[in-house]
Amino acid sequence: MDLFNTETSTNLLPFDGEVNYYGRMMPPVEANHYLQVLLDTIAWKNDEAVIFGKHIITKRKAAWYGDAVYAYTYSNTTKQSMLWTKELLELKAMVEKLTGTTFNSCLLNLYHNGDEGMGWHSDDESSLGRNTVIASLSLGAERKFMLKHKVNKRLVSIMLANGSLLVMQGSTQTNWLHALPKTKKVNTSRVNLTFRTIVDAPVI
Ligand SMILES: O=C(O)CCC(=O)C(=O)O
Ligand SMILES: [Fe+2]
Repeated sequence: MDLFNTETSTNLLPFDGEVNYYGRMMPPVEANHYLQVLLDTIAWKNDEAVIFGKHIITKRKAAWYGDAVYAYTYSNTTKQSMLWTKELLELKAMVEKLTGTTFNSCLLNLYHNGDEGMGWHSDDESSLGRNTVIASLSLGAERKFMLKHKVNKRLVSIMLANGSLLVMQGSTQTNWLHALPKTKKVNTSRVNLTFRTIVDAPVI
């Protein structure tokens, strides 16, 4: 699966959800270009979370952009979105064309190297609604992405190539967790963009 713009992909999950890997949606030179522009232009900030009552500041950086200045709560903290940049609008248009879905916001994560990752979670905040579609575009270092069934603990993993697109939909967030494990093998940066549709976030 390494075809620019193929419209076909198969479900990676054996049951209880739908995760499609589209492979690379642009050539590596273009992905590298977007990576560099996003590193330079996005208002990256260390992410904050409250986990078991403890306030945590992540090494990973994050930023949230959208159609409006939304207030959005995840990991027990409330964040404010910024308005789309030119490049984010270009990437959103490509992702919307491939998936046939529209999105009103995007959460970006910057992992400087393999020491940074994301723990097991599901993107099941009420502001995303049920059976939401999340389109995840990867730029830069190739990293492993894992899914784990909440009940029977079945594991699924896939390497996310530079410039590739992964789409999670259906009951995936209800039944599966996902994570980006840390790794000693990677010492370069990866930016991940998760395009989402939020349904009830207040506009500030
Ligand atoms: O970096 C990734 O591929 C995963 C990001 C993710 O799960 C999230 O932003 O909710
Ligand atoms: Fe996630």
